[in-house]
Amino acid sequence: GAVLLKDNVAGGVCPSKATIPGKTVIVTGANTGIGKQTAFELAKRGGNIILACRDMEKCEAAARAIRRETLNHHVNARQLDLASLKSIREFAAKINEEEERVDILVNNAAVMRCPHWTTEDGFEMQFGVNHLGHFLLTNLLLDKLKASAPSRIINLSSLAHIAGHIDFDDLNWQTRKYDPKAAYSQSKLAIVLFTKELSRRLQGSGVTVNALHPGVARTELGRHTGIHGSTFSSTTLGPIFWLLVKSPELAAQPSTYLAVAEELVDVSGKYFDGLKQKAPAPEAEDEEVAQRLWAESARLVGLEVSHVSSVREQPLPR
Ligand SMILES: NC(=O)c1ccc[n+]([C@@H]2O[C@H](COP(=O)([O-])OP(=O)(O)OC[C@H]3O[C@@H](n4cnc5c(N)ncnc54)[C@H](O)[C@@H]3O)[C@@H](O)[C@H]2O)c1
Repeated sequence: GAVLLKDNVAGGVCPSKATIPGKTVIVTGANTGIGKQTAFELAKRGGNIILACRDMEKCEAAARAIRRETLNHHVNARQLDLASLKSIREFAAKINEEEERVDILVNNAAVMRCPHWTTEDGFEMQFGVNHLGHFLLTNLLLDKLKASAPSRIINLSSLAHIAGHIDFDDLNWQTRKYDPKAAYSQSKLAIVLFTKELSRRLQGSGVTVNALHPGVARTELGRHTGIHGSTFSSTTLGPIFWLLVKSPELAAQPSTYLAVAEELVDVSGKYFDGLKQKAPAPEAEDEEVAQRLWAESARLVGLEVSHVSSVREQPLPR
């Protein structure tokens, strides 16, 4: 464990100095943690940044802080609750109407190991927010991303995906005994599979999509677990834990790298561990699982996606 964690902080700083003037960036869950730091890094590089968050007060406060520190005034807050298909549709409709372009979409928001909660539409919370929410959001913004090509999508997964399994019989934990840890892993595995399948569908479009484990970082992600909070860190690993986990600043470097690096312009469908490309877990490479998950996800969020360039909306399944 300690060896893994030591490797974790050795991750390093984004090696690319590329700037992104005039490019429009959306970062979900950008009011705290890695998302906020990613928005900050991309604002420093001259982007037009949209912070997409659930809580508008926190979102506005983060946008103000980033504007003040970077002197980039093109940093704005917008409402997006990924636990609501309605909110996702409203957010995407506004972006499609009001923004000329979307060059970089960072699907960063997540909830980890929460109690057995469900989203507004009845999906298990972690699968619903982490995977299905971003699945729908991305699909609704695809035409804009394509029109802005070359453009990029960055999906925040996690090393935890290796413990995941896609249970097609019970994606939403309706019959199994709820296991918050396994549900998080399933959602993070789903994100890698989504990345692979989307990349396949986007071939030749100039839009790339990659998945990423940012490293283990000191953020609010462990709010439901006690891992990053007092219980675990003070009793089990104590100060060592805090030395070996990344600061949010360091953990935002891989997202920044995937968003801006010129050498990655044609790299798509890959899994990164920090700044390095790695092989994900075997189940994440299974094309049949990826295609089946795509079809199931599309059905659950009410999208019929027969072909990448024709996204039709359908009434929600019962
Ligand atoms: N921190 C780590 O050690 C670690 C490790 C591996 C992967 N990750 C991934 O990195 C990403 C960022 O996590 P973080 O560590 O900064 O955690 P964080 O909890 O600080 O940030 C997550 C953000 O997502 C937002 N969010 C949650 N539910 C939402 C919803 N329904 N609608 C909109 N936004 C919502 C939260 O409000 C928060 O701003 C996540 O995808 C996480 O899974 C983090």
